[in-house]
Amino acid sequence: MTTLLIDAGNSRIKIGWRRGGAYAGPGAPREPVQAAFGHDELAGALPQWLRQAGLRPQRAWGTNVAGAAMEIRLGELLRPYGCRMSWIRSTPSLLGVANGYRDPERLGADRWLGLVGTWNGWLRQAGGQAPPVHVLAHFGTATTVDTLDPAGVFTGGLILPGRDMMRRALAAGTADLPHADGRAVPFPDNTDDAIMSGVAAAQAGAVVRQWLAARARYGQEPRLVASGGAWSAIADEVAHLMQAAGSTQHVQVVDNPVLDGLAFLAESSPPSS
Ligand SMILES: Nc1ncnc2c1ncn2[C@@H]1O[C@H](COP(=O)(O)OP(=O)(O)O)[C@@H](O)[C@H]1O
Ligand SMILES: CC(C)(COP(=O)(O)O)[C@@H](O)C(=O)NCCC(=O)O
Ligand SMILES: [K+]
Repeated sequence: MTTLLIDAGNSRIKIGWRRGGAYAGPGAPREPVQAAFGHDELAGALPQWLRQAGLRPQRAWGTNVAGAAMEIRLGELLRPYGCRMSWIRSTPSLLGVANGYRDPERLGADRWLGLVGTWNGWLRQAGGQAPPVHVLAHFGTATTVDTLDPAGVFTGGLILPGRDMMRRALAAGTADLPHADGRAVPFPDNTDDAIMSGVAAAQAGAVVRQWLAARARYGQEPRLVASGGAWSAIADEVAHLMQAAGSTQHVQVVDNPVLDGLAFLAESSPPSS
């Protein structure tokens, strides 16, 4: 039996899957690849991809932060397979993670399952070591930077416009700024580089701010985990700032912690549920 895992974000729908029985690979119990579809191409591209991949999903678990209509659309696209769908919302606790949000159900479900995936993925690979503090940065449509304490409690996080949204906002909100296509450099000497450097600095600065705050609060060097479609464009800037902040580690890049969280959830649920 094929179980689909769906991370419906504001730019793209990311899809992973697991097959029946135990998956013996490292980390999360899912196949280690994902597909990604833009909202506009979904209706044509998803059925085509399922056909080509030879997948006939009978079960699906998903998070959705792209509006209620997206759940209806995906439900209709998967109905021909007789696929039963569960949309996961944020809760006060799940698979060892506790939700410290004032109103736990208001936390974006993608952020929540990303924390669940990161925590359980770490436990599975840690071989009995004490858990570190995790700072989880997701670079999607929006950027989020969330902290998980050594007991698995989500203690809060940032939301800021993502890289492309920041760049678009400058073009839309001014008379003379273009939709920039420059490079992030230390001392930009032209408009396009000035914008891209400013945006990269804001993105990386948010990450390092949370990493420093978590280090001060817990007295240990947090493990920084990064994901999301816009990550590669910000990676160098984050690496530079982390080094300047005294970090001795490499950023841990994770393909999709949300799909990982959904995979752990599917694994832990009885087949009939
Ligand atoms: N092929 C692509 N299609 C769309 N966005 C892409 C692509 N490659 C990189 N990106 C970047 O990734 C961001 C979307 O990342 P993603 O993690 O899918 O976001 P979300 O979860 O919000 O849908 C876009 O804002 C863009 O900056
Ligand atoms: C912050 C988000 C917009 C991120 O979505 P994304 O950029 O991944 O599409 C999403 O998690 C969301 O709508 N959250 C609800 C509010 C909150 O988490 O507090
Ligand atoms: K997302």
